[in-house]
Amino acid sequence: MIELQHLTKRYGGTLAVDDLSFKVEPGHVTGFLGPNGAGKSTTMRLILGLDAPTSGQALVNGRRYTSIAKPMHEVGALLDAGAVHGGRSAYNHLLSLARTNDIGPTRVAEVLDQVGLAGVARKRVGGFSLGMKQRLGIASALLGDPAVLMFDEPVNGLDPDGVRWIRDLMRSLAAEGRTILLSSHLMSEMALTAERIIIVGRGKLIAEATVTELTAHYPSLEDAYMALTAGSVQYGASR
Ligand SMILES: Nc1ncnc2c1ncn2[C@@H]1O[C@H](COP(=O)(O)OP(=O)(O)OP(=O)(O)O)[C@@H](O)[C@H]1O
Repeated sequence: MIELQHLTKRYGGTLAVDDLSFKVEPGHVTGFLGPNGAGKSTTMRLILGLDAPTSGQALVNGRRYTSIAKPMHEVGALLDAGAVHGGRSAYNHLLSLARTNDIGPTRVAEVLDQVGLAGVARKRVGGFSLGMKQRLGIASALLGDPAVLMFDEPVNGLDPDGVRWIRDLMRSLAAEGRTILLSSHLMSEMALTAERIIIVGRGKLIAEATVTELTAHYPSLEDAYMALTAGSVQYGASR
């Protein structure tokens, strides 16, 4: 489970995350939606301890990320698929991550197989397409077999086959009882993948509801999103 308690992050004059409180429960996919600059990536970075909150806190299974002894075994994340060393093979990239987390090479082979990269495991990551890098990022997130997983726009760059694969993977990981927080701008895809939705705008919580609840009041998830975020779309403005 992920729990945010009055989480706030200010960068100079920009309030990227503004007093955000919500829980992400296990057992279903929770979609994390919001216009560009709404604070989704910053929230995920704060949950992962990659940045420190200005105030409030983010807890993973009741603890701050920085106090978890073996973080890869509790929470996995794909934030930026491009953030890999291009000169390494997919296998070596994962193996080096595994070694620093007491994970054996058998698990590396398993996750490569799970994400469909077993056939290119020895190829340099620098030659990978964006979709292949997304798959590698997902493999990294899965490496420690964590109960909590976060994915920031994992569908980016994937072909239709890959999009469906992500949908099935997210749903099966949730069905195993894991906590899944998934951000995406593709509303039709989100409607097929997620059961619960959290919408943020300008760093604040706008809505927290099930897809069923949202689509009972609006013709589609996209319509619900458009109506709820009208007024929250802004590009680079200080606030
Ligand atoms: N390191 C940083 N320094 C300064 N400002 C930042 C930093 N990181 C994020 N911001 C600002 O915080 C706000 C929230 O950005 P964030 O990337 O979290 O939004 P997002 O919802 O993930 O957007 P997108 O959908 O475009 O990925 C933006 O105004 C952004 O410019």
